[in-house]
Amino acid sequence: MASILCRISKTLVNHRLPPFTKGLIRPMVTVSWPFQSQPRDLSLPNPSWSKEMLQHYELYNSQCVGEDGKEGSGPWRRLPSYNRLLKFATGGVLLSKIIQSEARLFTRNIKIPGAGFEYVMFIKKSQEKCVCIFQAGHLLEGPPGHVHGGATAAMIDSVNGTHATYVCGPVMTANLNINYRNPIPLGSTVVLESTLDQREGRKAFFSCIVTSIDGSKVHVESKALFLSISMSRILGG
Ligand SMILES: CCCCCCCCCCCCCCCC(=O)SCCNC(=O)CCNC(=O)[C@H](O)C(C)(C)COP(=O)(O)OP(=O)(O)OC[C@H]1O[C@@H](n2cnc3c(N)ncnc32)[C@H](O)[C@@H]1OP(=O)(O)O
Repeated sequence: MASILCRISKTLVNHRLPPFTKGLIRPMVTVSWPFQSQPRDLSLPNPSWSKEMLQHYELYNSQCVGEDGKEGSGPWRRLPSYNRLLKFATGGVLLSKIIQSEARLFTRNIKIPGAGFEYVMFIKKSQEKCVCIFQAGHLLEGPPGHVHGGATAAMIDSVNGTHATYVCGPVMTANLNINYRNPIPLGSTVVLESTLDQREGRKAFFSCIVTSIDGSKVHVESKALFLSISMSRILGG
């Protein structure tokens, strides 16, 4: 019995324990239990979020509530975000082949809170703007003490891509052109603002500006082209 408990303890030591082990095992480390029946919305505040991140989250979140006091009737809408995008975006019905795979959304696959990409997106109901509040963790280092340009590019592509998907349906990035103006310090919180500039048939042109949280410094400016494609094309490879 003791050896079985010892083996279970070793297996579970990296996870929050399930209720049935209560009182049996004392874990050395406590992090989240990996088996979840519900998808976890990773765009909600967690203890790693800085004061600035929380304040800015509250600023937009409060505008999701309308004058009638109802959630969802304000001018902005918070976009939930999961690490298994396709499963939860479709309610887990359509994409059974992909759901079985190990695939995870790139910007949501660092599990330690605060170590990688912490972000939340809000879209304006009128659809011309999408805003992302992004706190860059220590695992995103490029130049010493600053964020890797590829990590910033991934966030820009994600914000423009989410905005484009919301406006146009399924899309692929065809072109992304980035000007890096000022490095982003690791651990800082920045704001990405995506704007729909133009639509022309299957083409949608977006721009993005990345600024410090108070708007005083421009870190990055970019332009992107997205092309509408059919879902069968994405799934067919
Ligand atoms: C999916 C839903 C799930 C729901 C979930 C919701 C949440 C959503 C969160 C997403 C968050 C992550 C978002 C990441 C988004 C990526 O990172 S996507 C990955 C990176 N992109 C790729 O891998 C794309 C690879 N390229 C391709 O697959 C194909 O080249 C494309 C882009 C689909 C275009 O191919 P095509 O459809 O055959 O288009 P094509 O006929 O070649 O060209 C059409 C027109 O576009 C022009 N064009 C094509 N490419 C270019 C270019 N590079 N530059 C300029 N013009 C171009 C052509 O000249 C042509 O112009 P016209 O002659 O009509 O005037």
